[in-house]
Amino acid sequence: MSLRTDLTRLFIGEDRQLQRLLAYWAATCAFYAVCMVLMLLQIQNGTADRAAATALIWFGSTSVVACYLLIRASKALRVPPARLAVLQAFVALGCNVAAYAISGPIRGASLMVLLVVLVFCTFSLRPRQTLALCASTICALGITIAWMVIHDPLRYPASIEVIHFGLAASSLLAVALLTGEMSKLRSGLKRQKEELLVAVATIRTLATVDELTSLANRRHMNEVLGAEERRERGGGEPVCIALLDIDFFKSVNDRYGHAGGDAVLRTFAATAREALRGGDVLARWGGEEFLLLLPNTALAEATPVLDRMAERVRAMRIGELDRELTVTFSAGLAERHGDEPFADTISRADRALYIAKASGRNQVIPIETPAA
Ligand SMILES: Nc1nc2c(ncn2[C@@H]2O[C@H](COP(=O)(O)OP(=O)(O)OP(=O)(O)O)[C@@H](O)[C@H]2O)c(=O)[nH]1
Repeated sequence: MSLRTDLTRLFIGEDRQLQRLLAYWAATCAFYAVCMVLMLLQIQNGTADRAAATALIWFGSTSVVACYLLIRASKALRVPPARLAVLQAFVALGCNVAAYAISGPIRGASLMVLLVVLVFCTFSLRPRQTLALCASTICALGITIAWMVIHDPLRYPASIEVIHFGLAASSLLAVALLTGEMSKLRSGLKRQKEELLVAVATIRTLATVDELTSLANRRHMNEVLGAEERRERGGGEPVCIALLDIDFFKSVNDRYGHAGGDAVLRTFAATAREALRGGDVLARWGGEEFLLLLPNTALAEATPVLDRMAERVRAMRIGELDRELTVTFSAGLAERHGDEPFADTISRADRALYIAKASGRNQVIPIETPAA
C-alpha cells in the first residue's frame, strides 16, 4: 500500500495543478497511441512510407515522454503551465502536419486530428495564443501541401490538395475561434469564482468580527461557547468566563466625543488582547462590555490573568486624545461548573461584575460558588 502511494507520488506528485496537467497529458497519450497504431496499419498496408512513418512514430513517442518529464519538473524549472501547453500543442500540430505528408490516400482524414489538438488548447491557452497556433498550423500545412504538389504531383494532385487545404484551414480557423470563446467563458467563470471566494471571506469576517475593535463579535462568541458546550470535556478541564466593563465610559464620551470613546475602545481591545494567551477568546459583548473565555483555566489561575490585563489597561495611553487619561475596567469572573450551560456561568460573572461596580470599580471580583 505504501509502495503504491510512493509510486503514485513519484509519478504524479502532490500538487493539484500538476496533477491536472498530467491528466491532460494522459488523455493526449491515449490519443497518440491510437494515431500511432493507425500509422502502423498504414505501414503494413504499404500506403505510408515505412522509413518516414517509423521516424515519426519514434519522434512522437520521444516527445510524449519529454512532455511528461517537462510537466513533472515544471515547478522546479519554474516553467509556467501555459508555456508547456504551447510547446505540447506545437509538437502535436507539427507531428500531424508531418503525418499528413507521409500518409497515403487517407491523408484527408488525418487532418481531423489537428482539430482535436486545438480543442485541447481550450483548457490551457489564451484565445490569442490559440489563434496564433492556428495561424502557424495553417501556414505549415499550406507550405507542406504546396511542396508535395510541386514535388509529387501524381500522388498529390493540386485539384484535391487545394480542397484538403481549404477545408482544413477553414475548420482550423472556426475551431480556434470557438475554443477562444470557450476559454473566455472559462476565464470569466474562474474570475467569478475568485470574486465569490473573496466575498465569502468578507461576509465571514463581517459575521464574526466586531468592526470597531476587531475582536470577536457577540454572535461569534456565542458560536464559540456553543461549540465548547458540545465538546466532550474528557478530563473535565476547567473553563472560566469573565465579563469586563470599562469604568465611567459615558464620561469619556461626554469629554472627548463619540470618536474619542471609539479610540478608547480600540486601544482597550488591543491592549487587553495582548495580555492573553493564544487559546483565550475576547469578544465585544455590548457597547463597552467585553466577554472573555479562558479555556483550561481554573478560577485561581484566571484572577492573575485579569489582574495583569487591568494593569496593562491602566498603563495604556491614548495619545491622540489625552496622554493623562487613565482607563480602568471592572470585571466579574466565574468558573464553569461541570457541563452547565455557559449562560449560567455568564450570569454568575455578571453578578460579580455588578458587585465590582457597586463596590468602587477598577477591580476584578471572582465568584467562588454557583448560585443555589
Ligand atoms: N464611543 C462609543 N460609545 C459607546 C459605544 N457603545 C456604547 N457606548 C457608550 O458607552 C456608555 C456606557 O455608559 P454607562 O452604561 O452609563 O456606563 P459607564 O459610564 O461606563 O459607567 P459604569 O459602567 O457604571 O462605570 C454610553 O454612553 C454609551 O453611549 C461605542 O461603540 N462607541
